[in-house]
Amino acid sequence: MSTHIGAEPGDIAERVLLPGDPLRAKWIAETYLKDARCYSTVRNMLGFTGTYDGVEVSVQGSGMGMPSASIYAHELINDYGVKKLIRVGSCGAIVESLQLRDVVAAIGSSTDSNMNRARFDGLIDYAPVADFELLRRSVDAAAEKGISMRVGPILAADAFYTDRPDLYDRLADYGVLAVEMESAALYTIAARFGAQALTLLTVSDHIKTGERTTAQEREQTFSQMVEIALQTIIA
Ligand SMILES: O=P(O)(O)O[C@H]1O[C@H](CO)[C@@H](O)[C@H]1O
Ligand SMILES: O=c1cc[nH]c(=O)[nH]1
Repeated sequence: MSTHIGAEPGDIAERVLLPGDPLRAKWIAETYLKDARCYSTVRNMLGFTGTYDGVEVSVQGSGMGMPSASIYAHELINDYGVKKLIRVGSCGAIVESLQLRDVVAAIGSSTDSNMNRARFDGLIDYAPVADFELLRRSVDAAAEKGISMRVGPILAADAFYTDRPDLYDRLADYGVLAVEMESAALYTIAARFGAQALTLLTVSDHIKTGERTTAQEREQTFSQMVEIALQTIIA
């Protein structure tokens, strides 16, 4: 096993969906994968492998925040040979034009995290971006399924709770659609180690209107996003 994933080499597919919530991983595996088996329960950060439309796919919880997600992305790519990673997460909308439950594909990810600043000695503002091929396929998959999906930039924030909501408004002025907590690290690590990565999100709460979904809904009902992600990752 790797340091944080209790799987043997070969237990994990080259194509992995990455929800932050390990119970969303369980729901995805039980709902969408054939012959799903759990390969890791380390720290209750559940991981499953099965098949979707005849193609082997894994789904691995990645936790909340960039330090946690970075560990899983790093080990999946470097210890298990994972080639394609699609995060299937929740996000807070920061623009009025998004509604609760809308699906967003993150073309690029601004961040307030210090992780990339440290990576480049504070000298470069590295721009973490989605893999173009996965992004294009996700757009095709959404269109084939008749699901409306917004493509645009997002913010990957270190903190869920902020004292500076004014900065969300400023980002919205620059076209940023929503905030979550992992995409910048996922895109950076995938680029660093030659894997393909994409972040798909469902709007779980609206920062402008205060509307929000329940924990049960965030765990078990974001099916449109998951179906786009599965169709994209097997393509
Ligand atoms: O629903 P997940 O995938 O965990 O994503 C979002 O939800 C968590 C915060 O509630 C953060 O991890 C954020 O990125
Ligand atoms: O990171 C997140 C996820 C959902 N909603 C938020 O406001 N932030």
